Amino acid sequence: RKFPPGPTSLPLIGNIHQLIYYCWKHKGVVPAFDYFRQIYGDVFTLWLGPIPHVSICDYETSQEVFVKNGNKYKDRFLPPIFEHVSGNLGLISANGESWAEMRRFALGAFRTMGVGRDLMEERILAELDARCAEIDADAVNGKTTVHTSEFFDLTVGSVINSVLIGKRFDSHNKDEFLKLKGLLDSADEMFTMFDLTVPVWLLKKLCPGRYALMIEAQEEIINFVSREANERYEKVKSGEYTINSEDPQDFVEAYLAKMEQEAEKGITNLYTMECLKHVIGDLWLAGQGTTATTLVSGFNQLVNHPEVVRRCREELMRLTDNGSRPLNLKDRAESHYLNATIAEIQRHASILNVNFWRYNHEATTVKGYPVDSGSVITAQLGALHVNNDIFKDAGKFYPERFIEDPKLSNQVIPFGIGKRSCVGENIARSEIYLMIGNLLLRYDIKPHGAMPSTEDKLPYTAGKLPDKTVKLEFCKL
Ligand code: HEM
Repeated sequence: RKFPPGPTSLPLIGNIHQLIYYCWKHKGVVPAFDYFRQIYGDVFTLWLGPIPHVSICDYETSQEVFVKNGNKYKDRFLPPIFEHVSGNLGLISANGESWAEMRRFALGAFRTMGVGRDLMEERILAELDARCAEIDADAVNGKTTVHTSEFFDLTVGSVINSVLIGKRFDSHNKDEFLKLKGLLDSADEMFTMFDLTVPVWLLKKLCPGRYALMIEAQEEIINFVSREANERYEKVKSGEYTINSEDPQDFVEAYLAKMEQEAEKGITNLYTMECLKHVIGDLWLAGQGTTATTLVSGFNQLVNHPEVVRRCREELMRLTDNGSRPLNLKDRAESHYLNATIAEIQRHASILNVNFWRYNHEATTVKGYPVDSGSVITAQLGALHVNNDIFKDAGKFYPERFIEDPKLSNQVIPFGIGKRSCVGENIARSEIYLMIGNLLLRYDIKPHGAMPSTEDKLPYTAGKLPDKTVKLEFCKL
């Protein structure tokens, strides 16, 4: 009676058995959540063991809870396996003063570095030019077969790596990147809803192999990005490198400048090298796979819908004077059909099957239902994006829905909502817009072999995975 409705729970296990059953019956976590929504309404409760989990599956209620009352929901329920590695430092798996300060700093540093403006656009377009030059060099009769997942992993990985530590991936360091990426993908593929909650000691005891892989993947990435940061720090100390605090070249430089300023004021507890290691590790982890997955999923959709590509290209040609210049961020105001297509791509790609949970510290009311303290709550983005009451015929890939109702795109919230929403939203939006738009302007893109599937390959895990085996043929226009 102290929570929104949900299936009747059993002592100790709560609703775990029903969750497993409905995931199996409806073939995935998101369809199971959607089933519970249809039975119990847009806000429902599932008990996972002793903890009540409240899911919100509509935009208005998510806005009311996480934006209007945002300050109450700043604390993330930290998945034990992540907290074990982070030690409450960084951005994803941290709460409290250090998290708040690092979030403020990261958003400020991105602004200084030109995110959402020309400077970021230049970085992305330069990276895309370099990758397209490789495609063109490999062309036979104007056609190149591209493994899209590898292409977007590298392109997006290079952008984020250059924003963070000033280096892109080229033929010299590409193999190291692909090895790390392979490790991460294996960890992601096994990560389920239960790994988000199970205590580390239990995981270690019951599944030592699983535990080792998850830890190893996180640590390898953190060590990889922090190696460069440490080298820079040593150079600054020895006078070999001078920090430019007015115009930092990358995130590490901005951080080291701030660390110096704080130290001058005698404050040394927040900006430390240990903290930097976790902040850039999190930005890398959160920024690479998410954006690349969205792009892979997007191109799988586009080749399945040539009519959408035709309409996008018509618009792009008109805006860029028949492709005589690249598409840039200023064009967003006029590219209505491309914007609608990207909203539809992100709604379908909606990368998290299960969103991160936030603590509900005090008793409150959500959509008229009481929600007691001690529970966890989230905007269940995956389920929200397949809500047929909001998106008619939600399973269909239909960008026109956003042209017919321009306000509908506000209800697509792949980056989350409120105080813990995505820090990299502006970077990701710029990447997705510039990469999809400019690739469609440059190439006619067709499947190499069978038409790619647009189904989620891992519907029972915490994150989505599009078909990453796909190869596409890029023919220069
Ligand atoms: C299409 C690409 C992306 C999608 C769909 C995405 C989505 C998300 C979502 C759903 C969350 C969690 C929100 C919540 O807890 O309610 C999140 C958090 C986060 N994202 Fe992203 N993201 C993307 C790209 C990026 C990029 C490019 C970066 C970094 C440059 C980034 C950095 C982060 C960080 C650091 C957090 C944790 C924020 C915090 O807890 O304060 N993301 N993202």
